[in-house]
Formats: sequence, structure tokens, C-alpha cells
Amino acid sequence: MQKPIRSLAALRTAIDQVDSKILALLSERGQLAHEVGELKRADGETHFYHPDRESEILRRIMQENPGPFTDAQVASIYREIISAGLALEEALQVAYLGPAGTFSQMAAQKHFGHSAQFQPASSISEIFRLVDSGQTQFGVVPVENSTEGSVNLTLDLLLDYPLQICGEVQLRIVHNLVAKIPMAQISRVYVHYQTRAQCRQWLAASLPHVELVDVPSNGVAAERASSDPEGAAISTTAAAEAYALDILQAGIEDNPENTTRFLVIGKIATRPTGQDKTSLVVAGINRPGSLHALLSPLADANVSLTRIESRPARSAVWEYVFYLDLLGHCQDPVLSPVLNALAEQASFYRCLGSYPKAVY
Ligand SMILES: C=C(O[C@@H]1C=C(C(=O)O)C=C[C@H]1O)C(=O)O
Repeated sequence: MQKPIRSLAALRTAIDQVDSKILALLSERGQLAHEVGELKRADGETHFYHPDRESEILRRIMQENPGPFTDAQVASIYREIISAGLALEEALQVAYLGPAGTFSQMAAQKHFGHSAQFQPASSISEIFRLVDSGQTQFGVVPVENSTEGSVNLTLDLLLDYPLQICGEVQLRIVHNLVAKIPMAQISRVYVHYQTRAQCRQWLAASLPHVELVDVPSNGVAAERASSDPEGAAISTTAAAEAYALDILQAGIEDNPENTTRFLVIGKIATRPTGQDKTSLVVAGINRPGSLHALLSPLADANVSLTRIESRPARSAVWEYVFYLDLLGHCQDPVLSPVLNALAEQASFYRCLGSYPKAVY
């Protein structure tokens, strides 16, 4: 039998009733989270925030999602609910690479929700300084891009500071040509070097004769374009909005899958969730077969190595350290003895942290 077609007024009444139920449930959830906070305080815990528990919640919600919303949509709604509850218990301060409107800010908001307190930093080094000195509890730093590869400065700073990686965020990076003027009037494009590398083919094909001006961030690119009567920028939609620029062409990145991975740095350790990654820095003795010897405990135990990157050791010329990302948590019964074996083989070993894999 066909469902009777409901009138617009009836549908709106039904939506109002659902909204009231959602609101009552949100309040109930907020009250429960508050009680958890009270328990934690009574137990002498200094942190209310538990990224491991949050990623378990988001994964479960995505698994149970009946539609019509996508998994990413329900996850981001739940992220905001958790973030709002958290803000009532503990003000989380998070440093990101500013100014406002950058991908780092979007990554920070994707991970912590909009209710955290965000502090723009002028450089990646400053983010590490802010977290190390306790001025912010967490920082979000870019570590690799699927088109351009590693952010070397982040890798080096991870070794310089005694901080922990406590999360990762993946963000699809969409670049746009933005300006106040039509395409034909553009003589200059303000662009960050990473962005320029990710849009190289598009720039060569679409704007071959314009001057490309290097700027320190995608946000500054938009700012400069807004005060140049012949200028355009490659920037985010948020920065275009902030500086009243039009989007002349959206999605100009050469690789349609262009994604950046960010790390969350802080001083807390996360417990295993069953869906974790561990990041290490190791060095072998400089002789034939030493990398093979270092990695063989991983291969023997069937541990997945998701990334390996080498960087100059900076202690001696032509010596290297290796950054490894593995699947699993350092406290997992399988991984823990493997890491001990690896540490024994290595001339240098440091675990940068175990953390839940990016959820969406
Ligand atoms: C409520 C808790 O604390 C915080 C808030 C959470 C939530 O709103 O679900 C989840 C993890 C923590 O960041 C908890 O640990 O269960």
C-alpha cells in the first residue's frame, strides 16, 4: 500500500517533534558526560579529554549509521556534540598554523570540534613551543601530503621536543582560485609553496603568464589578493569568505584525491582502541644490511609498516634516522615485544606515540 502523502504543515510538525526529542536526548547525554567528569575529578584525574574513547564512539556511530547521512556527516555531528560537552568540563586549547582560514585550522576543528579554543601560531616551530611550554595543551601540525610528501620541519621537530603524538587527522585538500576580479584581469597569483606544488599542472595550463608570488600561508595568500587590484590567490573557501573574494574556480588541485595528514601533539598518552598507529624514530648502525636487520622483527611478527621516511641524522654527515609508522599500539600484546626487539637492534630508538587512527 502506498504511504499517504503528508502535507508540508504535517511534515514540519513532525520535524519539530523530532527536534524536541533530539534536544532532550542531547541534554541527557550532556548530563551523563558531566557525571563522568565528576567521577574523573573524584578519582584525581587531571584530564577529562580522552581521544581514544572519542574515536571508539565515532567508529561505533559510523558502523551503526542507517543513513541517509554519510558516515562522515554523522561523525562530524557527533564530534561537535562531544566537543560541546567537553567545553563545559575542560577548556581545551589547541594551537594550529594560522592565520584563520588555513587547512591546519580546518584539521584542528575536524579533530577537536568547534567548541575547543583555537590559537593561531605563526609557524610550525611555534606550535611545538606553545605545547611544550604548556601554553596550549595540544597542537595540530601537518606531517605529509599525498601529492607533495613529507613536511620535513615537522619530522625534525618531533625529534627535538619531548612531546607525544596523540592523534592524527586526514583532510581532503581542495584548492580554489579566488579573486575580486575576473580571470582575464589577473597579473599576479599569491600562493603558498606547498599549494603551488599541488596545483602545478593547473597553473601551467590555465594561467601560464601570470607572476606567482610566494606567501607563508594560504590565509595570507587571500589577504594579499584582497588588497591587490590585479591580484588573485589560491586559497580555501573559508579564507575567500573572510576576505570577500569570489571563487573563480574551485578544486584546481592536480590530484583529485589530494589529502594532507596532520598530527595532534600533546603531553598525554592514549590507551589502545584496537585501531591504532604507532610512530617511531630509529637509526641503525651504518653498515650493510642494518635497515633490513632493524625491520625484520616487524616482518617476522606480521606488523604492517604504513610509512617509512628517512631524514639526515644531523649528528654526522650521511647518517640517517628513519621515521616509521606501524599499525597497532605499543601496549598491544603483539606489538610490545616486537618494539622491544627493534629497540635492541637500533643504535637509536624513540617512540613518538601510539594513537587512534584517523576515524574519517
Ligand atoms: C565522557 C567522557 O569524557 C570525554 C567526553 C566524551 C563524550 O562526550 O563522549 C568522550 C571522551 C572524553 O573526551 C568519557 O571519558 O567517557
